[in-house]
Amino acid sequence: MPTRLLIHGANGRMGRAVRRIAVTDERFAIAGVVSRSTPEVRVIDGIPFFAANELSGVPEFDVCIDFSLPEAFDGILAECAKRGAALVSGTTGLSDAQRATLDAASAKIPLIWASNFSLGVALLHQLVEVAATRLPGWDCDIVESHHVHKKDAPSGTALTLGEAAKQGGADPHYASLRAGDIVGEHLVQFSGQGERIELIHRANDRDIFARGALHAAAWLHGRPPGHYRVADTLG
Ligand SMILES: NC(=O)C1=CN([C@@H]2O[C@H](COP(=O)(O)OP(=O)(O)OC[C@H]3O[C@@H](n4cnc5c(N)ncnc54)[C@H](OP(=O)(O)O)[C@@H]3O)[C@@H](O)[C@H]2O)C=CC1
Ligand SMILES: O=C(O)C1=N[C@H](C(=O)O)C[C@H](O)C1
Repeated sequence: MPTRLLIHGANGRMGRAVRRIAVTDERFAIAGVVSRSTPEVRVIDGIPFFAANELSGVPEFDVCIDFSLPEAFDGILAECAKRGAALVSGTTGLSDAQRATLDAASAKIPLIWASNFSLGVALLHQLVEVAATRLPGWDCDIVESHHVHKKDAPSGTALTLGEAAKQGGADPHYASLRAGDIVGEHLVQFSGQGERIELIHRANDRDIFARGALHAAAWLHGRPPGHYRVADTLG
């Protein structure tokens, strides 16, 4: 049986990418999609559309993929917890209180929250921690560049890379650029006396995040409650 999927934030840049890929992926059947606003036609290509205030009317689903905004996050987390459905969320800019609620929900449902679902950034975390560990006393700066529509800064990925740097003993500083249609770039720079290391990831296409989230959703379906990480899904 395919995994019944709910897509939350479905009309956004990421939501549209997830929808486009999921409709041709045999692992999934799209149970419905949710956005802040809905189109006049409520069923498109057999997929029912719901507004954010209609969550209780959404059909049964196994896993929700959420790429929305912090103000939409509490509602979808509560709905998943109420129904015992799994949650894959890539929404960034969450508050500490929201992160704590997410942790608490993992006692009831399986969930994965990640600031970045790309394979390359999963590896970059490890490289950053190694560099920070091996380069004590070097300056660590994280520069992130994104499209002009991005609301949160520093990006979720920059903050997560910063956590990896802190694990290695560095004290990272952050800078953010918002320009044009940049999908997402993260530079982690270690500067010593007379030398510098630059670790950089460039996302050219949002599909890398969408595919990563769909992989996480397929992996998460049927797991016991818990707060899993992207690394767990990679074997
Ligand atoms: N973890 C990862 O790998 C990645 C994470 N992201 C993150 O994903 C999030 C979404 O990014 P992006 O798609 O570019 O953003 P968009 O602004 O394009 O999309 C946001 C979506 O959220 C919906 N939304 C807004 N408010 C509500 C609400 N109150 N209830 C329900 N839905 C709501 C919007 O609906 P409507 O269209 O009706 O306004 C829209 O569909 C951001 O936090 C971004 O940082 C982005 C890329 C990769
Ligand atoms: O908003 C975006 O676009 C992105 N957001 C994520 C973040 O905040 O790190 C991931 C990616 O860089 C794209």
